[in-house]
Amino acid sequence: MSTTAQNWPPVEVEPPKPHPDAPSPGTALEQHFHHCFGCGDEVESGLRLRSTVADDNVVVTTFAVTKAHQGSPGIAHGGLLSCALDEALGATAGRLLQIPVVTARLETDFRHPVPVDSTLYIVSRIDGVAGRKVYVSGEGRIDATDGQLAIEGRGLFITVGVEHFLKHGDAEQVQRLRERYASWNINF
Ligand SMILES: CCCCCCCC/C=C\CCCCCCCC(=O)SCCNC(=O)CCNC(=O)[C@H](O)C(C)(C)COP(=O)(O)OP(=O)(O)OC[C@H]1O[C@@H](n2cnc3c(N)ncnc32)[C@H](O)[C@@H]1OP(=O)(O)O
Repeated sequence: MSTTAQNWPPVEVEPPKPHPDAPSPGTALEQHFHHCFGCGDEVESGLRLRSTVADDNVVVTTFAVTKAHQGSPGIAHGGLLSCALDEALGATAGRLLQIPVVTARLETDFRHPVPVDSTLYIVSRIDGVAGRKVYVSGEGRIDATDGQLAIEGRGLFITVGVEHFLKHGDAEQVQRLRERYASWNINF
């Protein structure tokens, strides 16, 4: 079957330059926001994804799939798998480059069902950068990073400044959060 990834990245890109202070291999990434549906521990029904930096500027994100995530009996819902991919790819871009990013485009190929009680391992990498555009891809495998391939995806993430979150989000929460990212020295 032909894949949709033939023209990826779709524009000329430069290789990513991970930030000198980016977390080193072996580092477990903190939740980027405690109320995030993807990674936050304050969200009762959240996915509670966990990400760790691996060698070669790769990030491994795990999603423990439970009955709460079913779309059909015993099988994970595709939308939630895409959500996990969104978080995994976004975390890879944001944390390795140390820039705030938002998803502009996300594409998922579902290759194999993901059963309840399995853990999806999403391995993500930055494929290139073109100005504010960061192209990231990843693949999700069942129960191990070399397990059965279940999903593949690609995302376009756009670098934004704090004004994006202030304009569109909850300014009070943003002000609290920006203190945590003050060392990123973007335009905070
Ligand atoms: C104080 C707070 C700090 C927080 C820091 C946290 C750091 C933690 C680090 C990391 C963890 C991250 C984990 C996140 C995981 C979850 C991520 C999500 O789910 S994000 C929510 C969903 N996404 C949105 O809500 C975006 C909605 N869209 C927008 O707001 C705008 O459309 C935006 C910002 C994406 C672009 O708008 P424009 O006005 O700024 O820029 P324009 O010119 O339109 O686009 C820029 C370039 O991108 C292309 N572009 C934009 N959208 C595109 C698309 N859909 N397809 C293809 N190209 C697109 C355009 O053609 C343009 O390209 P050309 O520069 O001209 O070459």
